[in-house]
Amino acid sequence: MNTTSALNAAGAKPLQFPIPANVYAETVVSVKHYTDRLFSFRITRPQSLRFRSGEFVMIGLPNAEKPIFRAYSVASPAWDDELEFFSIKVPDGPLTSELQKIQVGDTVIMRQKSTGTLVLDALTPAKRVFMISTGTGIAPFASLLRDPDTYEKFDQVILTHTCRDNAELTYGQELVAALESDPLIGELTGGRVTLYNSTTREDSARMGRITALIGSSKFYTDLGIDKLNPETDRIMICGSMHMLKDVKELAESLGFQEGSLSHPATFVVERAFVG
Ligand SMILES: Cc1cc2nc3c(=O)[nH]c(=O)nc-3n(C[C@H](O)[C@H](O)[C@H](O)COP(=O)(O)OP(=O)(O)OC[C@H]3O[C@@H](n4cnc5c(N)ncnc54)[C@H](O)[C@@H]3O)c2cc1C
Repeated sequence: MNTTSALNAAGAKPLQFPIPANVYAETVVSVKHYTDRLFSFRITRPQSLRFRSGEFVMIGLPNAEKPIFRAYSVASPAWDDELEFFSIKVPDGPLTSELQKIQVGDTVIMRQKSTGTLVLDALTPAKRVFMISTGTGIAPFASLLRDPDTYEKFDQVILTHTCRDNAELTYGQELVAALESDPLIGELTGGRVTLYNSTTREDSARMGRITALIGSSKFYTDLGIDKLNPETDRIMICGSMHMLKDVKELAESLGFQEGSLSHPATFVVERAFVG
């Protein structure tokens, strides 16, 4: 059985815990902190891991006999050699109170199965896809935005990201800004991706919940686009329960139908966290 070293609570003495069976042990390659609530990190990718862009995996730390695992959307695309994650820091969170301290060279453990509903195969093809996110709910879209299949299936991608503060929008802004210079998918994405940001607490150029912005039609006038229409559009939703409920109701009122792998349709939903 493999073992790995982890720091004890005081961060002093390395402790040895066995890596549970059927779990990948991967190495942290980079860590970037955005705010006191958000950070991203990349780890090595197990050679045998196969996943669809937009899916989530269960990750944990080798810091206990029975480690805690939590669901995490993979933020990198399915073709990437590494795995990227975009994470919350919950001060007393069983996982993230420790996960937020990881450094390059540390070990992150991961269950071997991926799953999730935010996958291209659960949608029928269309002209535009709207990816609606709040907070860390942007993570599965960070994966899909870098997947060539997204651009095979849709002509235009409109990503909305709403957070409390401006600084929390940085991850998504950097992601979209980097798309066009990406050597692998830059040519595909040129002029086809629109980012629409708003904040709910801090003053910014655009404030408000996405449902309010769509409901008042400000969303459409800001972007100069036609209204959501199930004939031409698909919707993918990931965020807080409150946001999911509101956007789902809005989508259904416009005639969109929830899709799945067995019955692809016109919208898909996944929560970004429980609670
Ligand atoms: C399908 C799915 C995918 C997920 N993907 C991600 C992801 O990509 N990135 C990520 O950071 N988390 C993600 N989560 C949440 C994640 O599983 C954990 O809840 C989170 O890492 C906190 O773990 P914890 O043990 O520290 O605290 P927990 O005990 O899990 O959570 C404590 C409380 O913190 C709040 N909280 C938890 N996660 C978040 C969050 N992401 N944003 C805002 N508030 C939160 C909730 O109020 C929760 O009750 C996902 C959850 C699900 C169900």
